[in-house]
Amino acid sequence: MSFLEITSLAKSYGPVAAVAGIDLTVAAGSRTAIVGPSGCGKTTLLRLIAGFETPDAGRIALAGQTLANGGTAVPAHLRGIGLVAQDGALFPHLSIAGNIGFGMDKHEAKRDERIAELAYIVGLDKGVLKRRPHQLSGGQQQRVALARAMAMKPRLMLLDEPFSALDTGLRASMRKAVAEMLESAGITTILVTHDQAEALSFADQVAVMREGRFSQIGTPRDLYLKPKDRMVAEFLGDTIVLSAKIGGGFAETRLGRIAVDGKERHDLARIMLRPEQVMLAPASRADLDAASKPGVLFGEVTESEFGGSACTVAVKLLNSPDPPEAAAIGNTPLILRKPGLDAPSVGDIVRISVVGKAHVFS
Ligand SMILES: Nc1ncnc2c1ncn2[C@@H]1O[C@H](COP(=O)(O)OP(=O)(O)OP(=O)(O)O)[C@@H](O)[C@H]1O
Repeated sequence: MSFLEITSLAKSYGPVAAVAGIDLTVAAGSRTAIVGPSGCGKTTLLRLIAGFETPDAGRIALAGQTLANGGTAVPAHLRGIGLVAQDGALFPHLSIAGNIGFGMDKHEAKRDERIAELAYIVGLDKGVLKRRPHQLSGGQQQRVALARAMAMKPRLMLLDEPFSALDTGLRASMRKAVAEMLESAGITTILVTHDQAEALSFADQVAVMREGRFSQIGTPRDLYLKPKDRMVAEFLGDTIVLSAKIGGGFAETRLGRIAVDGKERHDLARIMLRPEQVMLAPASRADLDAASKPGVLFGEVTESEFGGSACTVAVKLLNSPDPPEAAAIGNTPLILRKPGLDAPSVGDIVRISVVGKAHVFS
């Protein structure tokens, strides 16, 4: 039996089906990330699990206890579930210490010490404990909300974009610290995020949501390398999608012959590569003119946009792959993201090669 079991869950607001039939199982102590475009129903799903909304249909069970079944539901405060909302939702009239300690027993020994410890874990300076929420930045308020939820020692922690107001460096370190803290406390967690890198690095299980339903659920690696369709693929990172003729474990494409992950297929299909699978090596026009070996592919850089750690590079193919008829399958430039320091410049000639296998969309 899974720790959290959600079956056929549905919730509409008038004509809007915010959650339109969700099935989800979550193992005890694990971390699940839910990603999807704005308005696809992520927050509504968390609010249904937390008990702030009642489902129209479906069932939610936690550790064997039914929390909601159709219209009947256990009240939110009896569920033992922590929800950190997008805006933090702090109590404005309480100090920061009062907010963090809100759910703690007033007479608990070492209460102040515990509040200070939680503040430290989420990276808040002791000096802010006496302040009121409006005297803190958005990012600091999110951290207070996180500490407050941790203080209640929930059975299940629901995090709705808890790092969104933090800047990049702090965001990564907070994510790591929170993941460690939740893991050492053995708290099962569901994180909602817009950030695909955050989802892939934080979670054991990732669910991609679209229009109230899950398009695909799986391990971060499986979803990244074997997405079910183009939408899932593009949501989880940059993609290169190519038309291909599949047969015998290979795809004939305009980048030449590439090994694929579905051996048994023999048809026309679309395949996907991640940009890091396409390697560019410096070359010259002389190399291109001298190239007689089949399968050696050259390109010219037509755009190179500097973006700090990663640059976006557009490459136009200069010669035909092997077999040459595959060249007819599309001629738009390849768009790749390359490390900033050694990204090629406009006009550079490059030799193109593909590493690893391509994924064939089903
Ligand atoms: N209380 C409500 N009343 C009416 N419609 C609502 C309500 N809450 C959500 N919705 C609608 O339900 C849909 C799903 O909203 P939800 O907030 O769950 O999406 P989301 O994926 O969390 O979006 P975002 O990433 O922008 O926060 C949206 O169309 C939204 O407008």
